Amino acid sequence: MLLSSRIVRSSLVTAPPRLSRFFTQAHKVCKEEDPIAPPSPTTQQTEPKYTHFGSKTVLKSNKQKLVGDVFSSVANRYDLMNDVMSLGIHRLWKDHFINKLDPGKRPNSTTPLNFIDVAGGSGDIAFGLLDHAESKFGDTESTMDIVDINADMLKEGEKRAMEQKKYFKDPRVNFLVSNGEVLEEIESNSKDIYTVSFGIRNFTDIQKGLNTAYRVLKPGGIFYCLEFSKIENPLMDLAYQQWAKVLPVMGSMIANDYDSYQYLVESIERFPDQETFKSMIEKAGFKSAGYESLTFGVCAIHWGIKV
Ligand SMILES: COc1cc(O)cc(C/C=C(\C)CC/C=C(\C)CC/C=C(\C)CC/C=C(\C)CC/C=C(\C)CCC=C(C)C)c1O
Ligand SMILES: C[S@@+](CC[C@H](N)C(=O)[O-])C[C@H]1O[C@@H](n2cnc3c(N)ncnc32)[C@H](O)[C@@H]1O
Repeated sequence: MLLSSRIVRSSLVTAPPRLSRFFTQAHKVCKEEDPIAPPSPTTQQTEPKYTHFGSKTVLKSNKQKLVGDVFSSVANRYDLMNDVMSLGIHRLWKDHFINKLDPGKRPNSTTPLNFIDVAGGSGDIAFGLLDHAESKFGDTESTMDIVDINADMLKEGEKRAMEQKKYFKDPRVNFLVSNGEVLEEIESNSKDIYTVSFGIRNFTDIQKGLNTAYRVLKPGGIFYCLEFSKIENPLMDLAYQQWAKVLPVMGSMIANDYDSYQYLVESIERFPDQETFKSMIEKAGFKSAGYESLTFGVCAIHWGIKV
């Protein structure tokens, strides 16, 4: 059983769905005006002021702006680039993520669910969750906050809602520009399901983001994350490393943007492996934490329950 009986109580999750064997493996110091410069030996001791931006060391106070520039730059070609760079596989990952969570108000429940999708700019996950809830459980009442720090990415999500004539100006759906590390507009203990997909890797302070996820969830609520991870098989890892070298070149050719995709590759390298990230989820206070590696560990789904 994937998740605890507490969760079954809140009628959110059923047994994990069937999976294709291929698809799852189930199991600088900077002067203030210079945001990207290597730290000198003397100032390295003041490390908490610094963080990573891809392979660079930057002032923590500057990372948000640098990440913001990356996503403003990629926003209008986001879907195309993802399809090309992942050979369409990101859609399978996202579908699996949603099906495995199996979200929606069950017919025997009278209480709609409150979802929050953090770093959800494109709307992929948020709309997918709501579609699933409606088509599988007839749930047309549950609500969704789509939160992103970047207004350009959120606009892409809203544009998509408008184009598909669904979830646009829908009173159930709220688009909110906010930092996932803080979520100051979101009340504590107010959400049933917290999702974050390919977003948390970009946070300046990942542990702070996890602590905030814990804060906003109700007792019994689920933290559920899709993110790049570590490939466990050395041969596959070698193949992936070759693919990763080509990504910035494709970014340059298709979107005239080498740097953003170089950042993508470097941020993937820096993100903790499956077990380390699971420990961070536990450190935030979540119980029954676990994960499932997808496509040899290229990415992984992690979860945890607030009890
Ligand atoms: C700037 O930051 C970003 C920009 C962006 O467009 C997207 C993201 C976040 C990422 C996604 C939403 C998923 C989409 C994926 C990509 C854009 C590219 C990253 C893809 C990989 C790192 C690997 C892709 C996986 C494959 C091609 C299939 C499996 C491949 C291997 C295991 C290696 C090769 C091995 C064999 C072929 C056997 C973003 O942050
Ligand atoms: C690769 S996109 C993922 C979008 C979507 N969730 C998906 O799966 O396609 C990463 C998103 O994380 C957002 N992001 C980065 N740092 C953030 C933060 N601190 N708080 C909220 N969103 C953030 C970016 O603006 C961007 O929209």
